[in-house]
Amino acid sequence: MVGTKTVQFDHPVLKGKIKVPGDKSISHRAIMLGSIAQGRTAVKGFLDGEDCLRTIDIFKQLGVSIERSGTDVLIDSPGIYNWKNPTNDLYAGNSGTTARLMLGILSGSAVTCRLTGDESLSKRPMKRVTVPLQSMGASISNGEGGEYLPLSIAGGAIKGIDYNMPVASAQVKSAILFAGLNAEGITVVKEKAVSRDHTERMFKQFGAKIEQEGNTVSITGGQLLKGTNVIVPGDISSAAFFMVAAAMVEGSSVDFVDVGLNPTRTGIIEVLRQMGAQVEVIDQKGEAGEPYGTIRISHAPLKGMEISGTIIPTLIDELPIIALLATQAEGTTVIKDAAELRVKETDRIAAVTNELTKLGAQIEATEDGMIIKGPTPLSGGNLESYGDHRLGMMAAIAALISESSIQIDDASCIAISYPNFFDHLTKLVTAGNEE
Ligand SMILES: O=C(O)C1=C[C@@H](OP(=O)(O)O)[C@@H](O)[C@H](O)C1
Ligand SMILES: C=C(OP(=O)(O)O)C(=O)O
Repeated sequence: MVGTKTVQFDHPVLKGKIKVPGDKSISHRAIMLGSIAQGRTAVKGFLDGEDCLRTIDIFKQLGVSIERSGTDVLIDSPGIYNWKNPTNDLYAGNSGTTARLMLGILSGSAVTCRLTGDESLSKRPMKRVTVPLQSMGASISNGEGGEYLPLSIAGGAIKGIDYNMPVASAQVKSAILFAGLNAEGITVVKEKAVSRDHTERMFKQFGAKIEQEGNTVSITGGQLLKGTNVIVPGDISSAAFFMVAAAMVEGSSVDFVDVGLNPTRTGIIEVLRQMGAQVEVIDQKGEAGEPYGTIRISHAPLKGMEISGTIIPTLIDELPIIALLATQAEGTTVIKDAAELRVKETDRIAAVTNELTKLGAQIEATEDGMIIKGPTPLSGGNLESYGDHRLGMMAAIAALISESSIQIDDASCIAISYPNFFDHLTKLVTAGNEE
């Protein structure tokens, strides 16, 4: 039985500055590329969240030496073609990024193995990656068409592909690019809308040649990578919870230090601006690899808006917390083109609608999004996390504006992406009380 966490505040205000933990997407990729490359890779600012720890465990089983000391990681790899066959299943836990990117990586390796996941991950669609990978010649099967984990992979010779992606997904794009790196010939991937480009940027950091033009990315196979140093900026998807809190709670103003500002991830900042919150970019650096900097978000009256189209992939993981924000905005917020939310750790359209409805929000689920009318006062009550870290954090942030306490059924899942979330929440509220 998982414990219930009660979150309660008395007229809170959020003040001060925080450095949120390392970016989850970039942390996964640093371990993956450091393990594919030959030699030593040093990672700083690694996210020690559960999902990224699963990625480390997997490469250790493949014979890569990985030493972690807090957020510093040292990888010494013999290179992808010298990995060994694991003796046990490779377990991706709750992490969709681990599972899908590993399918691409393993396809072009010389390893034979089986990839498994937890109950939630075992229900998430894998055909979006197994279909293009199989057409590159990859041997991936489970006897049931390759839709779900567990999946068996026999790595070997694969060939390049020219692929038009049916869904906007950085995981699909990255799985194909990772396979393309070790395939014969050229691999071309075309996206409908540009999704996060961390894989492309980090390939370049490891010395690979990769071309990006508009929505098309191409890579020539057979390139050997060499270990390098990687600095992981703060995760804007984690910062988003406190950005929304600062925007919603009267009197609040918070500085987010060294947070990732890659334009394929900053949809949340655009939405906060358009809804009326005060957004100031204090400094910006690191353009070559991953841009990052300090952003100040302060409260101001909020208004509803439509969020749809090409901005969606740039804020896909922020939509649960944006839905909470919309309950406090004047007018209607319409979220569309976000059907992908239905195949995350849980069906986030159904889950967000159920939980915010329990608090008295005026929210309606649509096939590909949500319609929210505001502003509405929110009561307290018992909320479910569905084992989904983003739902758990949304529930905790709701407690900042709810009339009474909120009980979260299972808040431990928050450690998937933000292990010290409650410490940071307490820190910002305490700084607000002291002013
Ligand atoms: O590539 C990545 O690191 C991610 C891509 C997104 O998933 P999709 O590719 O399924 O959109 C996102 O939701 C996930 O949290 C991380
Ligand atoms: C969807 C997410 O991650 P993943 O797909 O890696 O499980 C997330 O972190 O919100």
